[in-house]
Amino acid sequence: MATLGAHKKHKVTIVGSGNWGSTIAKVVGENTAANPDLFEKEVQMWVYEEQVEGKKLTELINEKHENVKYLPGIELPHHVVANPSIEDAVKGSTILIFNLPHQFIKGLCKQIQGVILPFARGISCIKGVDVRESEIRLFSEVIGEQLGIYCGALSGANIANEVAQEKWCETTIAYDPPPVDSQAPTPARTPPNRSPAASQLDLTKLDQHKDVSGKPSKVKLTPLASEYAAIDHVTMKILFHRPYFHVRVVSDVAGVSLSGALKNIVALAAGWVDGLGWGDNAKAAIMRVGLLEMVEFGKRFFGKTIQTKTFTEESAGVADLITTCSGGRNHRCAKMSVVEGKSISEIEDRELNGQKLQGVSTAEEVYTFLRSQGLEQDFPLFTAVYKILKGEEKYENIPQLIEKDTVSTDADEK
Ligand SMILES: NC(=O)c1ccc[n+]([C@@H]2O[C@H](COP(=O)([O-])OP(=O)(O)OC[C@H]3O[C@@H](n4cnc5c(N)ncnc54)[C@H](O)[C@@H]3O)[C@@H](O)[C@H]2O)c1
Ligand SMILES: O=P(O)(O)OC[C@H](O)CO
Repeated sequence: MATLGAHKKHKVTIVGSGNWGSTIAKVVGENTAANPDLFEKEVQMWVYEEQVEGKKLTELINEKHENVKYLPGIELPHHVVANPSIEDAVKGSTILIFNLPHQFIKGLCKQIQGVILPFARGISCIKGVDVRESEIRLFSEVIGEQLGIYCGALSGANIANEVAQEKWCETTIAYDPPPVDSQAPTPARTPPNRSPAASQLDLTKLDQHKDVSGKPSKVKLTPLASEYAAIDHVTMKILFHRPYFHVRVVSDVAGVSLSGALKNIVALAAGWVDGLGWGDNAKAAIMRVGLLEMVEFGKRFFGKTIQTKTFTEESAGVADLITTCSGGRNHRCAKMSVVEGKSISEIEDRELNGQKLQGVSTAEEVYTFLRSQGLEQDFPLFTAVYKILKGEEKYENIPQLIEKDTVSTDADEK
């Protein structure tokens, strides 16, 4: 393996190759090529193998440098290599980027337990939550626990096709690993769009080492781990930031992960009111109530570490809510289901060519969790979405279902 001074280069693997997985492979592949001192140029992309037009999808991607099924019309960097073997794709990688529909992640992690480098770091681009009745976990936590590694999260107002076409947008990376006990010096690196002086300042500011529960902790690196430069906020920014994909790095992993998951529930309701032809004011009302429920859900169940400002100030929060309720797949399929009088799953099968909606399963999972806590009534929009999906309520009744109180009191306003 090639080295930078005393440091080996980081090897990057993308676990997943759908619409967003392939887009992130493009983004990351461009950056590994642009930063040869820090990263190996080749990026492995694990692909769930399937036949497309009589050929293996991996062969098509490697021949055409295009994911013809999930991201057609976009050229991928030629050093992004599609690999049908998950074990082979992750071998020796120091940075693992998880990017697949949330229902598949646990099975995948099982397959690579003990195969990955023990000191690898993960980033979850997955928008969803893992619910087992009364227990709810972020996918960054699921991945971290199953694989015994630290995992952060990336989420934002990022409709994949727009990012792939290099239309400018922002994203948020949440990354807050425990401190690393390493004697090895980290080579000076300048994050994109920053002067070296600014990067020094930011490094000091961002270098707060707490685990997800907020407790400071220390991790002892194996000798092998110390051969690599630290994977910190700057490394993350260099790996993901592009002129058309602007990255902000924060430490609120729960806020970033949760907002990405919960906005998909709100998008279904926004699609329904659009399908009913109720106009922009109605959709704005859905988004207002949705945002409040997202923040409340975060504070109630992930309160220790979550920051309200992640929902209101970051791309992962309000910006993603807005874009999803305008141009996302959940919104589009929900709207079509009203217009055509068909179920969302029928529309999904017909319209998405194998891509997967996340809002329907997330609505069911979140409702299951809320019911286990006896708190359905505190989240009327999330509950209404679930009941409408189950046929227990009608979308025409959304205004009544989400109306909590009509008169705000002085106490409410304080
Ligand atoms: N597409 C977007 O615009 C977008 C943007 C931001 C975030 N996201 C999030 O990114 C995550 C991944 O979404 P996506 O758009 O890349 O996927 P997608 O909707 O395109 O899903 C299809 C993917 O699932 C894979 N798949 C199908 N069956 C499988 C199985 N049994 N096991 C494993 N994989 C299987 C397919 O090979 C394909 O890669 C989701 O959580 C999504 O919410 C999507
Ligand atoms: O197409 P959706 O509804 O899965 O949303 C896509 C992205 O999450 C938008 O940021």
